[in-house]
Order: sequence, then structure tokens, then C-alpha cells
Amino acid sequence: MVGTRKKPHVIFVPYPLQGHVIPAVHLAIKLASQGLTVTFINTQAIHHQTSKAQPNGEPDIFARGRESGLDIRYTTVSDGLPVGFDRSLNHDQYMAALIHVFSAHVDEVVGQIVKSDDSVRCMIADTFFVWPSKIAKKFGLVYVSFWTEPALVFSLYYHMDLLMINGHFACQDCREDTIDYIPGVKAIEPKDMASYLQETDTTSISHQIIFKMFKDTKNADFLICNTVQELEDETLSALQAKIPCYAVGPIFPNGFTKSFVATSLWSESDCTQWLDKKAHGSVLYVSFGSYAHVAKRDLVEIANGLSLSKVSFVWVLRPDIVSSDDVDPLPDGFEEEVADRAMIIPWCSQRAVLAHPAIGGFLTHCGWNSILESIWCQVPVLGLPLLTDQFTNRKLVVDDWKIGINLSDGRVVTKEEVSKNVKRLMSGKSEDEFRNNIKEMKKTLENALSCDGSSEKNMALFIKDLEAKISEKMKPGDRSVCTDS
Ligand SMILES: O=c1ccn([C@@H]2O[C@H](COP(=O)(O)OP(=O)(O)O[C@H]3O[C@H](CO)[C@@H](O)[C@H](O)[C@H]3O)[C@@H](O)[C@H]2O)c(=O)[nH]1
Repeated sequence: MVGTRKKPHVIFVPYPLQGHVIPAVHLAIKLASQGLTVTFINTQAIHHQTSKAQPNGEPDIFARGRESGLDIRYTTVSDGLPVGFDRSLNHDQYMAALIHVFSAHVDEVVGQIVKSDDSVRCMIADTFFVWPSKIAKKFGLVYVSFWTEPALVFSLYYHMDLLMINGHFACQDCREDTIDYIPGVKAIEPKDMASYLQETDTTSISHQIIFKMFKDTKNADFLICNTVQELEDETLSALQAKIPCYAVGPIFPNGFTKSFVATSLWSESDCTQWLDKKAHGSVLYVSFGSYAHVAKRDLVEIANGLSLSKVSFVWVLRPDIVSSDDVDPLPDGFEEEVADRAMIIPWCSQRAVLAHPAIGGFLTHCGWNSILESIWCQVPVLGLPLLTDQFTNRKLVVDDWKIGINLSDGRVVTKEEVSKNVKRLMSGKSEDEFRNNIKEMKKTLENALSCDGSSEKNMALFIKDLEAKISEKMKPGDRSVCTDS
């Protein structure tokens, strides 16, 4: 129809890890709800694992979204490895495939999508990829980078060069004093940076990814962050001066505990009936997310500490929590000892568990999704960061926002400390302090998502700016699309 402008068609490539796919799926739904057409590309391995985890594994995770009128399409692509390959056990090979092989597969599938639909205008891809700007350029697409961690973490990586010049990163004897020269970051201790920025060996596969991805991200047209303007105002404002950046978080499904899209990589055990019998706020929820491994020694101390504390708990113990070749890492007799007050499960619907009134605290690795979900449910946090951004997230939660406490004072976990801090979180005066602070933070998140809240406004602004950028790119002679890949 002449004069009718169709909303753009966006290709969305999430990073193939659980903590990235979940917010990506819900962001894709938000964009489709705004009238955009979205083609979501999962890897075949993620698709296979998600389908296997569902009681009636669906071939298309967005089928129900389309039934409700959203134009959201779904396809899969190889990450370069066989579907059955153990990506958890062989982490570095997996990451190597994502750096070196995956982009060729994405290039092919993006080429096919662009060829079959000339309304494709934009590619949203996770910031952790090293290739998006090249593929976007090849197909004449606007490139939007999607950041799934706090803006503070992004800022530190983004200014890696400053950290290096000042001797805080990638040097023989790194300085240990406070870092106070990153734009928008008042002060941060080196121990609170992402683990990769603290490590002295910078030749690992994770470092190769980080060096390349931040080079590539500097070519992004826009950055979408799963954070909230009011939570990180100074950091976001400084970033916004470098790259158009939109805080649209927290990115959750509409009903929070219910989503019409399956995202779990493991089948979910239902704890509802067990929790229903427990007193209000009496149960500790324990989970270390989907990615990090816990050293066997620490896991044993945590188990013994939970046992000593006498507190009731739900513990999500992924089969690969220590390693996929150590499937039974708990101390002998532990499960029998705590049987009357514990539920130990491989995976659950975390949002549903956190939202249950019986849950009174969350022992977490401080993954960013877990933190946002915990705030939403007003559940204070006991933090044990394990790797990557979790150290910085801990600082935000414990030192800045004061909605939780540390599991351990040093980096060595002991059962006595676990027991002491579990009891401190779950009972007594301090509990009230966390609960008051977290109530306030919940309000901030709720306000951000309300009609005239910052995240809603930022989402609307993003779509407006995206459309303007697309029109600019589409000026005659400006789009160099090469579909003969
Ligand atoms: O039994 C469970 C356990 C977790 N979850 C969900 O899985 C997600 C876990 O995400 P997160 O808490 O962020 O942890 P990771 O899975 O470890 O996420 C990776 O990705 C995050 C976003 O980039 C980073 O902040 C983390 O450090 C990184 O490890 C959350 O949405 C949880 O609700 C479940 O549904 N069921």
C-alpha cells in the first residue's frame, strides 16, 4: 500500500548460552509486540537442548507467539560443532568454535533471510560475538549490539585501553589501588572488575573473545542494555556520549513467572507443592546459574554450611555444577541428613521459585539475570561470585545497593562462614535492612517498566532512532547489499 510504512524486520542472534538466550527471547518478544518483524536465530545445539527439556518439545519456540499475532519467526543455525558435543566439559573448544567457525554459518543464514525478504533492515546480536559488524555491513544492515550485563561492566571493558595505560590490566604487576579514571565510574577496586580483567594471563580464549568483541562493538550503531537508567545513571550517561545506548531492562516475560516461550535448557522440577508447606520467607533458594562451575572443595563447604545452618533450602544442582564428569559431588550422607528440610533439584523455573512467598533469601553466583529477578521478587541476596561479571555485580548488590551480603569475606569458602551468613540473611535485624532496601529497588524497576517509565521511553526512543537510521541507510546508493555469499 502506498504511503504505509512497515516496521522494520530485525534478525536477532543471541549468544548460545542460557543466561544470554533468556533475555534475548524476551527482548525479541518486546520488539515484536511493538510491531517489528523479528527472525530469531538459535543455534541447533540450544534448540535441541531446549526441545529436549520440554515435556512436548516444540519445533518452533515462538509458535504460540505467532498465534497471538506477533510476527516473530524462528530458525536455527549450526555453531560449527555436532549437536551432541559436550559444550560444558569442552568449554574452550566451544568458545573457539564461536570465534572461528560460527560466523560463517551465520553469514550463510543471514544471506538467505535477506534474499528471501527485502524488508530486513537490522541485525541485533549479542555483544559477546566478535563478528556482527562485519556481517551487518556485508548485508547493509543496521547493527545493534545487545548487552546482557550491567552498564558498569560494559564501561570497564569498553575502556580496557585506559586500564592498560594505567597499569590495572594486562601487565606484569598490576596496580591494586582504586580505579577512578573510567568515565562515568566514580571508583572501583580492581578486585571488583570482571574476572577476565583481573587475570594476568590474557592469552585465554575468553580474552581473545573480549579483545575482539569490544573492537567490533565500537562499530555498532546502537547498544541495548538489560539494565535500568536509574540504577546506573552516571555510567549510562557517560556511555551514551560514546555510543547511542538504551537501558530497557529489566527484560522479563510479560507475566514474569509465565512465558509462552520455552527457554530452559534443562527440564524444570516443580517445587511449588513443597514450598506451599513452608512458612513465609523461611526458605533459602540456592543456585549458581547455568554456566559457572563450583570447585568441588567449595561445593562441599557450602553443603556442610547449609547443613550446619539448619535453614530450609531449595538447591539447584546442575548435573555439571562441578564438571560433567563428576555427577555426584555432594558429601556422603548429605542428602539424607537434610532430607526433611531440603529440596535438591537439577533445574527449576527460577522466576516462579523466587516469586513464591516461602522464599526469604537467595544464595547466588550473582549472574545479572538472577540479580534482576531477585530484586523483582524482593528476595535479598547472599553473593558468591564465581567468574566474569559476577564480581562487579556483587559490588553493586552488596556495597552500593545494600540488598545483600557476601557469602564469604575472602575467596576461601568455609562451612562455618556459610552457616553464619545463611543464618544472618534469613533471620534477625539485618534481614529487615535488606528487605527495606530491596523494596525500594523493586519500586525503581517497576517504575522503569511503567508506561512513562525510563525503560519504556528508552524502548520507544530506540525504535524511533532505529527507523531514522534505517531511512538514512536506505537513501539511494547508500545500501551496499551483497547477497551472493
Ligand atoms: O534452575 C534454574 C536456574 C536458573 N534459571 C534461569 O537462568 C538464568 C540464569 O542467568 P544468570 O543468573 O544471569 O546466570 P548465568 O546463567 O550464569 O548467566 C551468564 O550470563 C549472564 C548474563 O550475561 C551473566 O551475568 C552471568 O555472569 C553469566 O554466567 C536466569 O534467568 C534464571 O531465572 C532457571 O530458570 N532455572
